[in-house]
Amino acid sequence: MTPYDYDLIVIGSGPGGQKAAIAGAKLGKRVAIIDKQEMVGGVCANTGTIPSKTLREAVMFLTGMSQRELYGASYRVKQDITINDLMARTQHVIGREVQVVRAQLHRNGIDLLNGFGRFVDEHTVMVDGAHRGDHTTISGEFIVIATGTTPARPSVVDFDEERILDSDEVFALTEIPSSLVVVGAGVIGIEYASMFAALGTRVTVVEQREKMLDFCDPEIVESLKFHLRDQAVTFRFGEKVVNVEVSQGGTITTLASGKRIPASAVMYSAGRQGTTEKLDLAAAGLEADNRGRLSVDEHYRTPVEHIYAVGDVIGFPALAATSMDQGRLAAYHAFGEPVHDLTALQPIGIYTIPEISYCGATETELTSSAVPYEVGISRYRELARGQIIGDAYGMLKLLVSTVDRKILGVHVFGTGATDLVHIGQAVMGCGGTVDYLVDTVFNYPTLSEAYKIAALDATNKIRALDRFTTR
Ligand SMILES: Cc1cc2nc3c(=O)[nH]c(=O)nc-3n(C[C@H](O)[C@H](O)[C@H](O)COP(=O)(O)OP(=O)(O)OC[C@H]3O[C@@H](n4cnc5c(N)ncnc54)[C@H](O)[C@@H]3O)c2cc1C
Ligand SMILES: NC(=O)c1ccc[n+]([C@@H]2O[C@H](COP(=O)([O-])OP(=O)(O)OC[C@H]3O[C@@H](n4cnc5c(N)ncnc54)[C@H](O)[C@@H]3O)[C@@H](O)[C@H]2O)c1
Repeated sequence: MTPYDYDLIVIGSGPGGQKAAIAGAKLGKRVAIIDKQEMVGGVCANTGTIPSKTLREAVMFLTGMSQRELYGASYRVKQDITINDLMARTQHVIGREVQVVRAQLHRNGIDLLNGFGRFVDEHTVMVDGAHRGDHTTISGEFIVIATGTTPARPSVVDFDEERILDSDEVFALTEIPSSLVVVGAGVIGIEYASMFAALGTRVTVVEQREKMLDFCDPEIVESLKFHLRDQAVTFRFGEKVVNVEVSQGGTITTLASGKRIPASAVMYSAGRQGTTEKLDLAAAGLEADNRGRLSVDEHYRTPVEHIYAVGDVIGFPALAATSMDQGRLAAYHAFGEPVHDLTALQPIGIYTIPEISYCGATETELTSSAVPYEVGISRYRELARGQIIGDAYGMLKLLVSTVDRKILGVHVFGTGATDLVHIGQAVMGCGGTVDYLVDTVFNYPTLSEAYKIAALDATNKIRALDRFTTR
């Protein structure tokens, strides 16, 4: 027994916090997890990943988007889609997800304390409940901070949750805006821009950088921009929003260049800030950087060694996918359980319409580090499954080493991209070569067959190169 109330206290119940708590409980430890009643499941379940992906699914289904290649441009499942149609599905899925989280915590014997945690000292956390004067103080041998992020809001802008929103407030919309300015072309901005464009909203995206999603394959980003422009999205790159006013009919967004954009609503998706401001970090001997983020070592330990931090609060890559594993690894490390580091091959999935996913290197990275490679491409329109589902634009691209024929990167655009990428990830993770994909029989007709076609394309190009060089 230790002198502490708990072996592990976790602050925040998003993906990172949940997995840290469950990993601790599986090791037989006494664990408490703290979050506000209405936020159990974190940003992920309540305002971020799950609601946005469910909204996307509702948009795809009700607009009939994915069926128009087959039934014509005017095909719709429902003519007048309302915000209630979209929100009904979203609320249902959020409710179910939160139940799953609660049940998992409960059956693992984890105490869920409803309230807001803050440090009293480096082993003690005060939980402020929903009501005034409702406080509990608990102590823990180890503490995991998994408090995530909140949208960054410029102080000069008057957010009113109605016409000027941040990306967490999309679900408070009372109607689908006829026009929308999206400030910031990061992942959140572009995902929502593509959903509203599919609903028929005239979207203008303003981004201060010259490019968007510059960590992705440039060819795929070009394809996405082409699709979005086709859905009446206007891009303003290299432009900065300096002011937003509410006018009688809606909003006016003013750019540094002097342009003024009228729209029914404005959504800010211009980055996020670590939720550490009210944690009283100083009482635990910790401090955050200017974006509210905490620094950690390779074991997710903060400079105060029994306090760990995981998930979005430690910054990049800030994904639900990676946060979960960070939480698990932090708890295992705290209790001396052997762990394997996360593999360097982390997938990226962007749920735009159409979706994007990749794993491994990009062409830009290989070129700048002078790694010779060949590209193999498969287009969905040449796959039987692509024809059957009516996806005429999808593509899968393999980057193959011309030295040892290993797969160096896989980039997918179109239906099922975020699932398909994992075949490439597995082959790369096992050190596989392009020949494995050439010699593998895939189910037919499937989208997975794209791997074989792309692998054949790459090997044909490599053979052509060999022919020229050996003659
Ligand atoms: C719109 C949107 C879409 C996204 N889509 C994807 C996606 O498709 N795929 C993907 O992998 N990732 C996606 N993400 C990112 C993903 O949601 C985050 O990476 C993930 O939620 C981070 O998990 P976390 O453990 O850091 O905690 P979070 O989910 O950020 O939750 C933190 C929790 O801590 C609580 N908290 C904060 N301070 C305290 C305190 N002092 N006391 C008690 N509790 C506190 C909060 O109430 C919150 O519940 C998306 C994010 C957004 C915003
Ligand atoms: N599918 C996914 O995996 C997924 C989906 C959504 C979010 N996320 C995660 O959430 C995190 C936050 O995403 P985000 O999109 O908010 O942040 P971000 O920081 O990636 O993007 C914000 C963008 O806004 C621009 N910007 C800032 N101020 C501006 C201004 N005044 N005018 C014009 N442009 C401006 C910035 O240049 C930047 O490109 C990401 O790190 C991402 O990992 C992941």
